[in-house]
Parts: sequence; C-alpha cells; structure tokens
Amino acid sequence: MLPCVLYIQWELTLQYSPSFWSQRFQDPAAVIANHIQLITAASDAARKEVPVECGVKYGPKEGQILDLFGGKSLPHDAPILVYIHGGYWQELSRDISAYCVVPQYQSGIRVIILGYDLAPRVKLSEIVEEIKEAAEYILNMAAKFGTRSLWFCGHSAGAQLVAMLLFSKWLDQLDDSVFRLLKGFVLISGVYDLTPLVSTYINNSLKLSSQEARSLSPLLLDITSPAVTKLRILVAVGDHDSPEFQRQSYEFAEKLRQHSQQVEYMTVAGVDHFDIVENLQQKDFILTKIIGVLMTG
Ligand SMILES: N[C@@H](CC(=O)c1ccccc1NC=O)C(=O)O
Repeated sequence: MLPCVLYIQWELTLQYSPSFWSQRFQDPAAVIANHIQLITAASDAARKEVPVECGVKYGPKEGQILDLFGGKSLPHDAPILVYIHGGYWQELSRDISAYCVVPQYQSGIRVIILGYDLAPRVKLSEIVEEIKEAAEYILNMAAKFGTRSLWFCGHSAGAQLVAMLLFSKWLDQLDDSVFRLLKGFVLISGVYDLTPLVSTYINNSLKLSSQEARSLSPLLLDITSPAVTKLRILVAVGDHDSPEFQRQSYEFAEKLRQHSQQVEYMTVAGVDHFDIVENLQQKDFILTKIIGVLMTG
C-alpha cells in the first residue's frame, strides 16, 4: 500500500493535470500535442484573415506585449474582448492563443490577445502585476478609441489572472469615465485556489510558498472592491474537467454571488479543459455564442 502522503500527492497531481481527464485521447501527452497543433493553426489563420497590429508594448517588461485584432475595418466604438491564455503561468504564448479571434471579429468585436512573462523567469506575483498594467493600458486605450464596452476572458491560469484584477486597488481608483467601459469577465476552467499546486510538479518553476499561494488565490481572498457589483461575470467549466477544477469554479462563482447578482455559473457539456477553448474558433460553439451575445447584446 502507498503511504498516505504519497497517495495525497498523487491525487493532487492527477486532479491538477487537466490532460489526464480528457476523454478524447488515451495518452495525456497527445491531448497537449493536439491542443498546441490546433491553437497554432487557428492563430495563424486569424492573423491571415483579420487585420492585426502585432507586438504592441503595454509595459516595460519583455513579455508585456499584446496583439490587437480588428483594425479600421470595425467601427471605432466596437466592443473589445481581451483574451488571456493559460498554461500554469509557465507555458504557451500569445502568438498561439489567437484562436478565438475570427468568430468574434465576424460579430463586430475587436480582440486583444495578451502576452505576459512566464515563470520561472518571473514570479507569479509579477505576472499578476503585469496583467494589472495591461488592464490599465487597455482601458485607457479603449477610452481614446471611444469603445462602448470591454470584457476580459481568461482560460485556466489566465482565468486566475483575470480574477486577480478584482483584488487590486487600482480598479476602485479608476476615473468613472474609464471604469464604465469595463463590463465583465468570462472565466473559463480557471484555477482559483493555488494552495493545492504547491506540492505538485506545477510548482517546480513557480516556486510558490504556501503563503504566496494563498495571497494569489482569488478563492481565499476577501472581496472588498465595490467594482465586483458592477461587473457581469460568467464562470464556465467543462464537464470533462477534473472534479477539483469543477469544484473550484463552482465555489468561486458562489463566492462572487455573495457580492453580486450578476454572476452566472455554467458547466459546458461534452468538453474537457482543452476543447472548451479550442472550440472558441467555431462560431456555433455555445461559449463563442454566449461571449458574442454578452458583448453585443
Ligand atoms: N501539465 C498540464 C498542462 C496544463 O495544465 C495546461 C496546458 C495548456 C493550457 C492550460 C493548462 N492548464 C492551466 O493553465 C496538464 O497535464 O494538463
């Protein structure tokens, strides 16, 4: 029999390795390989099909770069969707994360694909700071464009980065003329309590202490910002995500609900941690349609 500590460690590793839960492939490595292949092809296609300004710097650090899709072909007040990729803050990049662009652009939405520095080069607390700087930069840019609405959407680790925007004072200090552009968040298959990751391989490059993990966990922090009551928030998770991922999404949505009546929770049928976002390249996928309706309705 395995000693209890080893068993718990193995169970945590399993719960927080999304590739093990896909029902589409036998081999977890094949899930990731397929994911990279699909999102790379869809991102290449987006750059061919949609006018794009690539490589806009939004801050001083190397990875603080965004790509802005839509150009002059959209009206100046077109809504903006900001998309933040996942990969446990150590994998993937903005240039292969533009897969949601084409259908949203076809619905009249500008899309910003946000890049950020990755661990172990930077600490997670620095990445959270980079995203805050991005949000500030983008809101001010949107105010200049005359944008009518702005949404943030994050996948997996990217959903934690979006959620952390709620725990920073800058949101409450924004001028109302800028804050009113921010309409909501779409949080897809996120991780909101980081403390279980500390004892897994995921922490090899993050090097989070238990204390740091707590301070970066939206599920464990007090929500004090009045901004939360003004935002619409959709928390979505795949029904083939691991039970722990599903629990975290459910609990975070419940926590948000204690502060706001504008929070929705949904389990997306028939998808895992990866095709829940791969499918954002399809205009008929339920989440693609919901994002379009939320942003233009
Ligand atoms: N090593 C992980 C990889 C992973 O979690 C992941 C990969 C791509 C996009 C998002 C991911 N998860 C969280 O950000 C796994 O086994 O699934």
